[in-house]
Amino acid sequence: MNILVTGGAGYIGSHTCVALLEAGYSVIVADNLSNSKIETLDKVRDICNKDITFYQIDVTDKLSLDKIFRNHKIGGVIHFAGLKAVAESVEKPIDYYHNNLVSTMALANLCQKHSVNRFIFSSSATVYGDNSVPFIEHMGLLPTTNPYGETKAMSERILSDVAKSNPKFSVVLLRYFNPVGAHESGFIGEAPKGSPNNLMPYVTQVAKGKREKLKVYGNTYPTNDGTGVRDFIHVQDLAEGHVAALNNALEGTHVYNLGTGHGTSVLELLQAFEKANGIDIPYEVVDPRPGDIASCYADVSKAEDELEWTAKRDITAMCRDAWRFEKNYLEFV
Ligand SMILES: NC(=O)c1ccc[n+]([C@@H]2O[C@H](COP(=O)([O-])OP(=O)(O)OC[C@H]3O[C@@H](n4cnc5c(N)ncnc54)[C@H](O)[C@@H]3O)[C@@H](O)[C@H]2O)c1
Ligand SMILES: O=c1ccn([C@@H]2O[C@H](COP(=O)(O)OP(=O)(O)O[C@H]3O[C@H](CO)[C@H](O)[C@H](O)[C@H]3O)[C@@H](O)[C@H]2O)c(=O)[nH]1
Repeated sequence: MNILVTGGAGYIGSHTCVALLEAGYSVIVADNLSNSKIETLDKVRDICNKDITFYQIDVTDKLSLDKIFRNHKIGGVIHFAGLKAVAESVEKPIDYYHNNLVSTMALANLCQKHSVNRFIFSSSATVYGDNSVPFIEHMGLLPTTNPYGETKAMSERILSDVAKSNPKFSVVLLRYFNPVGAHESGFIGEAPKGSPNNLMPYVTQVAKGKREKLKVYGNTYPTNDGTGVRDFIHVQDLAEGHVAALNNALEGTHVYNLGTGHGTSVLELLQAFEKANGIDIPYEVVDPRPGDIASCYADVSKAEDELEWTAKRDITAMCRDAWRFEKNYLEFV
């Protein structure tokens, strides 16, 4: 079965392409390469020793997208393509609403037109806002603090409404917690442009000597050591969650948390990284980052029960694999 993967050259998308190919699916990637490189797809081909069909298109461009649906019999869509930098979304809200919403609507519309009934969407734990932990799927969603988060909440509602209008349509909304790490081969991983916004790529760049030290954003949160707590999940586990979602997609809208169910603080992650890789990471504590919450981790029982999926890789594997990728395969700039 052909799966259309939008944003398949990106961080999570490329790992999901590997998981799909390994599970026997054929993969068609649509990506405009705005935040990724075409070479990543060659690495995916090398890891799996299988081919991928690639279209360099913008998924807000419905005409180009329609050609893909006409050229191939598509069995399902996994929609990763989107802009994801929280701070940038505050500066450029229109870009974020346009890119992330128009793409979702164009794809959903073409799915209806071409009778493609499986749609998996990359949502985020950010839709829970500052709820009490652990976050569980049936919680009422709280407003997010930025346009990026709003595009995720709005996309969830748009897709749920499409599923209500078409009883054959299956929508799976996957709420990711904090994806980190890289493929164990070291061939693909997270390669942010410019200074990383997220914790793990910043840590690996400090380890490499690209950055002087980590800034830890606040140590007075109501957590075990005062630093922020997150549910870090290995990107390969996350990728496998998409295959499980595809295999188990039922009609209607279904929401799942993809996390490990465990919270790890910023300092605990640093210590785990130092231990796993034998490298000291200098850091200083600075003011909290605006918009950050103290704790964010998942209740994962629904995904475990209904998708028969569970995250298998621990924090040591996440740190080891993230470093292997940074050390071996990224340019020193
Ligand atoms: N990484 C995270 O921490 C995280 C957490 C929660 C949700 N998500 C969501 O998961 C998805 C994938 O995230 P990622 O970390 O792999 O990001 P990424 O930037 O590495 O990948 C996104 C890919 O989409 C492409 N893209 C962006 N806009 C496009 C457009 N209009 N047309 C075609 N291609 C386009 C980019 O070139 C890139 O290859 C995003 O929707 C993101 O919001 C990510
Ligand atoms: O240089 C840094 C970067 C981060 N942090 C801290 O590390 C933790 C994790 O921060 P990230 O930026 O890695 O991740 P966030 O939890 O802030 O956000 C991520 O997960 C969210 C869902 O939980 C959204 O999906 C969002 O888009 C995605 O970037 C936070 O406590 C943050 O304050 C630092 O101390 N220093």
